[in-house]
Amino acid sequence: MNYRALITDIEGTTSRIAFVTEVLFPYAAKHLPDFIRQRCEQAEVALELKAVRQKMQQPNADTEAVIAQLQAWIAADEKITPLKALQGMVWRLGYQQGHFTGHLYPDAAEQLKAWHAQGLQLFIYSSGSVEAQQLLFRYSDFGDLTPLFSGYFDTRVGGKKEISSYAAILQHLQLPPGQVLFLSDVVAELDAARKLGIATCQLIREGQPAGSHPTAEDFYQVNL
Ligand SMILES: CSCCC(=O)C(=O)COP(=O)(O)O
Ligand SMILES: [Mg+2]
Repeated sequence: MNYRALITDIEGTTSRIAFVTEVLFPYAAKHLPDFIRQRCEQAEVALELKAVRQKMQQPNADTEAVIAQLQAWIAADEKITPLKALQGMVWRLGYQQGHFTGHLYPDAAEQLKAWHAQGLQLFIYSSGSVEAQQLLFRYSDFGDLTPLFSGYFDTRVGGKKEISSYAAILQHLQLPPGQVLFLSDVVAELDAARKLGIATCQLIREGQPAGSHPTAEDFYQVNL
C-alpha cells in the first residue's frame, strides 16, 4: 500500500448526490424555521445564529430575517459554516427519529471497512459540518461506521477548493503529502489537493466528465 491516510469527500463520492439534494437539504429547509423559532435561545443554536448575523452584516436582524437568509443559502447550496452547523442539528433530530438513514454506496461501505482493517487511517472532508458527517456514518444503512474514522474536517479548515484547506489538513495529519490519498468527485477540489502533492482520485459515479486525475467508478477501483 502506497498511503498511510485516505481522505474522502461524501456527496458524490461515498454517497449519491441525490441523497444530499433530495433528502437532506429538503428536510433541513422544511424543519429549520421551526427549529430556530423554538430553540433560538439554546446556547449551541444562539452561537450559530450570531455567526449568521455576522455573515449577513446585520447584527440586529430578527429571527425571521435570519431564517429567510438561511433558506436562500440552502436553495443556492452555499457552503456557509453556520448554515452547515444548523443543518447538522436539524439532521440530528431526523436521524434520531428514524426519518432517514445515512446513505452510502455499498462499495464505499465495504472498502472503507477493508482499508481500515488493512491499517489505513481514514478521514472525511466535507462541506457538511463534522456533526453532520458523524451522523451520516453513525446512522448509516450499513450500521455505525464511525469507528472506522480517525478524524473529520469541515469548512472550519476552509473551502474545499482552497489549497490552504489541504495545508491545514496535512498539518493535522502530520504526514508527508505523498502518503495521503484524497477521493472526490469534484475536479477543483482534487486540483487544490494535488497542488500540495497529495495523491488524488476522482470518483466518476454518475458519468460526469473526468479531469486530469486518476479515476474510479467505485471504491473497488481505487488504486492504493
Ligand atoms: C455530511 S452530509 C451533508 C453534506 C453537505 O451538507 C454538503 O454540502 C455536501 O458537501 P460535500 O463537500 O460532501 O460535497
Ligand atoms: Mg463531492
